[in-house]
Amino acid sequence: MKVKVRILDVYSGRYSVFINEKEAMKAKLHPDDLVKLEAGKKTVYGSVVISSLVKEGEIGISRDVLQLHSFSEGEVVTVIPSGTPESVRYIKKKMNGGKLRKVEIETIIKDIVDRKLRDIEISSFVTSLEINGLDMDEIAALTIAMAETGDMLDIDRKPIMDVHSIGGVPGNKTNILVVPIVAAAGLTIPKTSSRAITSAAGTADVVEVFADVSFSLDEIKRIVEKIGACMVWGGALNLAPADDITIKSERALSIDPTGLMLASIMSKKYAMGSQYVLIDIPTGKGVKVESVDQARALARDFIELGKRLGQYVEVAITYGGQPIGHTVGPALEAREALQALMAGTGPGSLIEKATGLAGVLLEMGGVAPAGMGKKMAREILESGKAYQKMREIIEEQGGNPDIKPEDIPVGDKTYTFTAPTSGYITAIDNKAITGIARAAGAPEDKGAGIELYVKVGEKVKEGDPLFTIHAESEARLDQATVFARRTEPIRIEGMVLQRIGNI
Ligand SMILES: O=P(O)(O)OC[C@H]1O[C@H](OP(=O)(O)O)[C@H](O)[C@@H]1O
Ligand SMILES: Nc1ncnc2[nH]cnc12
Repeated sequence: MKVKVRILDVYSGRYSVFINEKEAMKAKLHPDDLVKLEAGKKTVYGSVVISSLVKEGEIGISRDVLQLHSFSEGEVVTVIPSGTPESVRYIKKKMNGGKLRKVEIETIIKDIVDRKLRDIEISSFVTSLEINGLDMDEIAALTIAMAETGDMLDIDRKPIMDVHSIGGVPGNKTNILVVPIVAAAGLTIPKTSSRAITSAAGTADVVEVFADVSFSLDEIKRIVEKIGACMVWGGALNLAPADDITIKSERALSIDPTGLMLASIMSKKYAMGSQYVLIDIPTGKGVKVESVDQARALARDFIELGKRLGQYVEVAITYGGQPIGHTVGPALEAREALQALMAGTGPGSLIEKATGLAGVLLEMGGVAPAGMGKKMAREILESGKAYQKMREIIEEQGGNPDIKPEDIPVGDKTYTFTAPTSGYITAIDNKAITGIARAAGAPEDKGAGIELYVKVGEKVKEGDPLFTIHAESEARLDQATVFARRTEPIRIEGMVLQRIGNI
């Protein structure tokens, strides 16, 4: 059928096209059917929404579609019902535990990028990877397919360094210190981050508190060629675009299947032209990798994948047994990171990890002698040079370089939990801390999160404050408080863990 385009001010987070009920009945189209729109050389896929927002003879195009394709009001398009894409068969093959061939992986990724696969099928693909995994041939094919379906960045500087955490540990604002330290030493580090996947704040969510994180490739090239660094959201770019589409399903399910994580991280690094990549694998209870043996196996996979892509990869296995620093949630973490950069010091868990990772990069990039990287990183941090570089990054990314930690607003609805008994802190439950911060509204509500007053091993007296929940609304605060009561995120020796009666 031929219809006229009507641009709709609708943003649904999906690739939707709106069709009037009568028109849909005539064309035998049903809600969520996949259709192909053809106009000249343009071919776009979308899922049907039946709506009275459009009249017969019209098709409504949402803002989601307009972000990637241009349509003008009144333009005539042909709407063709589209059958089940071939790639669905390959997804089922993976569901049944089969090994995917390179061409099958390429078809799945192309269909994801072309929006031929809808959220429901993409979630099934992600779930099948969580359950059945991928071997190294499949991971390499997935990585290259993800990179080659998008743009590539070509920065006129060498060497290009990069750092990426597999995430999972609450409060991981570490790379916000690592990037300016490394750039202050004269190395080039165009850092892309994802938003939160399983945590309450991804690095992109935190940086966005004091600067823009969405830029075009040309803008990134200009920023990086000028100051040697950036800290941007990978999803705003057309770099490995399938990545950010699959991340949506991962976030909804709070899972990060290992093979997809490897491909997702490394496809972005490949597309950014990074030559020396440091991967941080936080390891400990309640994070993505719980044991050092598992971390070593994952490290070998990252290194092998790097070799296949022509990149030199090193891996740092880091302590992830409890939150990093004292804050969790975008605005609270932004405050803590900025404070540490300004003061050149801060919580041990943050400073040790940041200078340790930066030190490895300084050695990999050849600006620090072997074994001296961490010392050099600490000197750069303490001298204020990292803070100066951070100011440049904030300014180039459209933020206020003079911003102070106390200028950053945090959620003003608060509730503080106190120690029910005296004793030593024996454990802090990462998953519970993340769950509370997410229940409080993080990462979408920037001011939501947790301020932690204690770390494992510290001694508390009955009634001492343990942590404060921050939220931007009373409803969210209540949700988070209920969640915190149920999960008891902080354990103190001698504490009664559960009381069970009347069984
Ligand atoms: O912790 P979760 O949300 O699972 O993983 C996502 C986080 O991990 C990575 O960290 P970085 O950008 O290397 O600092 C991602 O980019 C993102 O910030
Ligand atoms: N970009 C990314 N994609 C998938 N998993 C990740 N874990 C950390 N960063 C990630």
